Order: sequence, then C-alpha cells, then structure tokens
Amino acid sequence: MSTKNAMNIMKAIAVCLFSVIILVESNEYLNVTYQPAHRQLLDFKKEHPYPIGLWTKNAGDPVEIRDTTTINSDVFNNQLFIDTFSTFDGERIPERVVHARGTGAFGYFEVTHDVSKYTSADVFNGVGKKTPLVARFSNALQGLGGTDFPREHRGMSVKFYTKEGNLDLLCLSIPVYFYRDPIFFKHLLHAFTRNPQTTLFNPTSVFDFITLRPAFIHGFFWVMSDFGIPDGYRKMDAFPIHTYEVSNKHGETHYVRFNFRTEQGVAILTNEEAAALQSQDLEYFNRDLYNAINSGEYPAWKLEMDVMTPHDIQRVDYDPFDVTRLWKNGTFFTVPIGRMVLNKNVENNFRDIEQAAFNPGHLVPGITGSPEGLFRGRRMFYRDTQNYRLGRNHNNILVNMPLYSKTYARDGKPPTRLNMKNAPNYFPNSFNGPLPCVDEQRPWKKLQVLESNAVDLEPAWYFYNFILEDDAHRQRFINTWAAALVPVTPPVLQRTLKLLHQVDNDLGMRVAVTHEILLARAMAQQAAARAASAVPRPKRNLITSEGPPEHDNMGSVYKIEL
Ligand code: HEM
Repeated sequence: MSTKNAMNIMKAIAVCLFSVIILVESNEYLNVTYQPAHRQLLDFKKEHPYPIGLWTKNAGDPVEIRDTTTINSDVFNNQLFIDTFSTFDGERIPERVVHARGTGAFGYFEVTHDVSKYTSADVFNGVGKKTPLVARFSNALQGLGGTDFPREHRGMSVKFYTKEGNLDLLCLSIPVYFYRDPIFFKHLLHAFTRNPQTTLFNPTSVFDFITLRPAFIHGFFWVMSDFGIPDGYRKMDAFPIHTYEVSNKHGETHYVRFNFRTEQGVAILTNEEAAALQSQDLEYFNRDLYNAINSGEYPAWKLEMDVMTPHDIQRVDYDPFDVTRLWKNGTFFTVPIGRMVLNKNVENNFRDIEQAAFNPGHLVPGITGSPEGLFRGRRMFYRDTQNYRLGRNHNNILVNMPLYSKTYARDGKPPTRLNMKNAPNYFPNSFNGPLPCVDEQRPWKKLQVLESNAVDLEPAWYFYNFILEDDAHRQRFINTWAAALVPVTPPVLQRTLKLLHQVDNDLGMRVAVTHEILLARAMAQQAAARAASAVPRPKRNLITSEGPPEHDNMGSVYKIEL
C-alpha cells in the first residue's frame, strides 16, 4: 500500500471515530461546574470537530501508527522515538531569575483623553486610538512552580505594540520600590529567596538584610500591609514607579509617574483568607484571570499619570526621583490617559508569555525614561538576563517583535527570521540601507540627578500613620509583622524591633507585645504537637519474604493497628 493510501485510510478511520465521540459528548456543557479553565480541551474540540490533521515527525514526514509504540521494536530505526525523547528532553529554558511564576493575556489600550500637551508618544495620542498589547502578571519571588499566595509584591508588565516601536511598562502592585541603588538587586534577592542549604525561604535573612539597609523599610511596609496579598491579579493597581521624563511635540518636558488603576476595584486577601484559599487551589491567581477573560468579563485598568513641571520638580522639598518614596500630597496634578482592556487569553503560554521579554529600556519618542540610577541600571539588567534566558535574538521571537523593525543586527542563534536578507549590513553606507530619523523635538537638555544614600524613615512613618486607613488595618499589619518575626533568630529579631520603634514608637511597642503572645502560643503548640506525636499511628505493613501480613485480605498491604 502506498503512503498516500495509508494516510487516507487513517484519516477516514479517525474521522469516523471522532464523529462518534462528538455525538456522545454533545451534552458536556450541561455540567455547570466546569469553569473555562476546566473545559479548555473540550472547547478546542468544539472548535475543531475533526482531527486537525495528520501527525508528522519533526521533519514533516507522516507518523506511521506502528511507530507510536516501541516494545520489541528497533528503536534506532524509529525516527519518531528519536524525535520524541530529544524534543522532550529540551523542553525547559531557564526560568526568569525573578518574577518567574505568572500568566498573561492579550488586549488593547484605548486613548480616552488628550495628553498631547505632555507627550508626543503616538500610543497616547488621538482620543479613541487603540493599540494592541500583551500583559504579563507575576509574583516577584516565587519560582515557576511556586504558590500564588505569598505575601509579596506582584508584577504587571505591559508591552504596547505602537507604530513607533514597542513600549514596555513594567509595573509592581505597590507604588514604591525598595532601594535606589541597582547594585543591591542580587543581594536583596538572595536574602529574600531560598536559603542555599535548606532550600527554604528564611525570615532571618530577610530581616537581617532590611535592618542592615533600613531604607528598604518603606517598600516592605507596603508588602506587610493589606496590599501584600491582592485578591487575584485583576483586582490590583499597578505602578511603573519611576519618575519618567516625557516630552511634547515642541520639545517641552514634564515629569510623570504612571498609575494603572483597576476597574475591578482593589481587593485584598487577609492572611487567613489566603491560607484557606491556598489549601483548595494553588493556582487561584492564574485561574481567576483565565476564567474571567474566557467568560467575557474582560479586566480593565485606567492609565493615568501624576505630573510635575520642570519648574515644580526643582522646588519640592523631597527627591521626586526617589523610587523609595511617594510624591507628597499637593505637589503634583493627575491626568487621565486611557484604558487598558485584556480581552484574549493566549493560545500558547510558552510561545506568548514564557518567551516574552519586557524591558524598561523599550521606550518610544515622547517618553524618555528616568534619569535616575536605578532606571539606568535596569536598562542593562533586563537585556542581559533575556540574552541568557531567551538568546540574543529574543526580539525576533513572535511575541517580542515590534510592528516595524529594520536593523543592522545580523546572525546569531535563531530566531534570525529574514536576517534582513541582502540589505547592507553596515552603517553608514552608500547603498540605501536603513537610515536614522531626525527628531527635532527630542529634548536636547539632559537632566542629571544626584541621589542621596541617606536613610529617611519619614515615608514609613507616614505609611503607618496615614496610608493605613484605620486601626483595623493597622492591627492586621502589626499581626503580620509579629507572626513573621516568630521564626527570626537573635540578634536580627532585636534589631528589627528596634527599627520598628525608630519608625514609630506605637508600632514598635504593639509589634513587640503581639510577638510575645504569638511566641508563647507557638511554644504551646509545639508542646501539644510533641504530645500528639506520642499517640500511635497506623503502620504500613511491607511485603516480606515471610508471607502476607497477618490481617491482610484482598491483597491489601496496609493494615490499621487498633
Ligand atoms: C535594580 C532594579 C531591578 C532589577 C535589576 C530588576 C531585574 C529584573 C530581572 C532580571 C527580571 C527578569 C526579566 C526576565 O527574565 O525577562 C525582572 C523582572 C521584572 N521586574 Fe525587575 N528589576 C528591578 C527593579 C524593578 C522595578 C523598579 C520594577 C517595577 C517598577 C520591576 C518590575 C519587574 C517586573 C514586573 C518583572 C517581570 C517581567 C515579566 O513579566 O516578564 N523591577 N526584573
């Protein structure tokens, strides 16, 4: 029989088989407990009532059914077997060094207000204009297989595919960052993530680091408050934090902080709610986003910017570029820009989200970035880590490709795409290779920011007394601190309590007292657990050469000791 005949027969059999299955399964959706995430495969089958085609090997030649099993066969002559293990063995790429765990979706941004006075960026100009985008949500410190519920800041990265190139805004769920100096990044991450010996998160290293670098305390206060565990990604605000310089078509500059405000309403989980949910669904955050979008409840965020003029920025009594603090009340005004809507789940998470490379250095004309050191440091970190994680041509991966690009970059590890075909590969050239543009509006003055290393505890004091809106929230904050300090060892514990006293005496005292109570309770629980462990437990009866266990019937190898 020829290959063509064989393929046709297989196709016919497959069509008959699958038609029967479709009939049998036609009532599936009557089961109302199926969430969109549960019925993904069924949805696929509804869209594709027949098999989507013939199965091929990696080189495109058809798979013959006898090659799909290997017992008692010549595996070295079975190309499908070789394809199978060699592709599977290489399925993993390095996960992100931070923000590894996450999910994402596609959507669009729509301009709702005229902001041409502040920025000439095409993406934010022209009321009603829509720009496609991809957004990724993550939690900051978990590995790929971590949990959705830890108390930590979340990420929301947005890549706008604009006519002027990709604009990436990488945001956090809290409006301040932990430090100003980019060199601290690695040390913070080492202190806050898994201990090299125990592989466990270690509260002592966290508080050791914070007390030795007390400037971190403000960002950490946000994480220890209700803002530390949002109720899913849809219900959190998100902030790029840095103070960006923007310029209009006359070359006039303003300084702005962007804010994404959730239209779903900010909602949080208490420690108890998070623990209860975690026991039922380790993937609550990812599931929530997928289900909402699939059900047509498209999550949306309003984008606005807090603005200062170049005149204002030099006259405020604080450093407006300092990412560890908020801008003070009454020193800026807020301008709405537009609305981001996520209306399409990705079809393939690895292709569209795992391979996405967001980089704060991806800016467009009219948005210059921030002159301060952390931003400049980040421009290098992201490119470097993505070169390692995805390869040097990661901007040629589908999800990262700008709408338009003509470069002098060539070769290297795939994907090289068309590799600019036969165009000149050097600049300048006399043979019509791509030319640079002239942007007369681009500001010619560069602001230089001199930053201070001084530790200012005032923002943390302000947070405790004014951002925490009432005493109930303050008490939850205190309880979280006290519980987090229970496993912390001396002298770090004493130093942490001292730092809290220095921020605010009331805070220091209340955390110390609650900590004493929790410590006593933890010791009592340990004693109770020790007592309980003395109670005999059911034993496992292993199979031995001496025959079946005494009370074993029906072949069971377990017996309960009474
Ligand atoms: C010195 C400061 C910082 C450094 C060195 C740094 C470094 C990194 C690195 C290496 C990644 C992984 C990127 C990848 O593998 O694709 C990452 C991800 C991320 N960072 Fe930062 N970061 C810094 C500060 C910040 C700040 C201030 C923000 C937000 C305001 C931020 C938001 C994010 C987000 C949202 C992601 C996840 C990106 C994604 O979804 O793929 N980071 N960061």
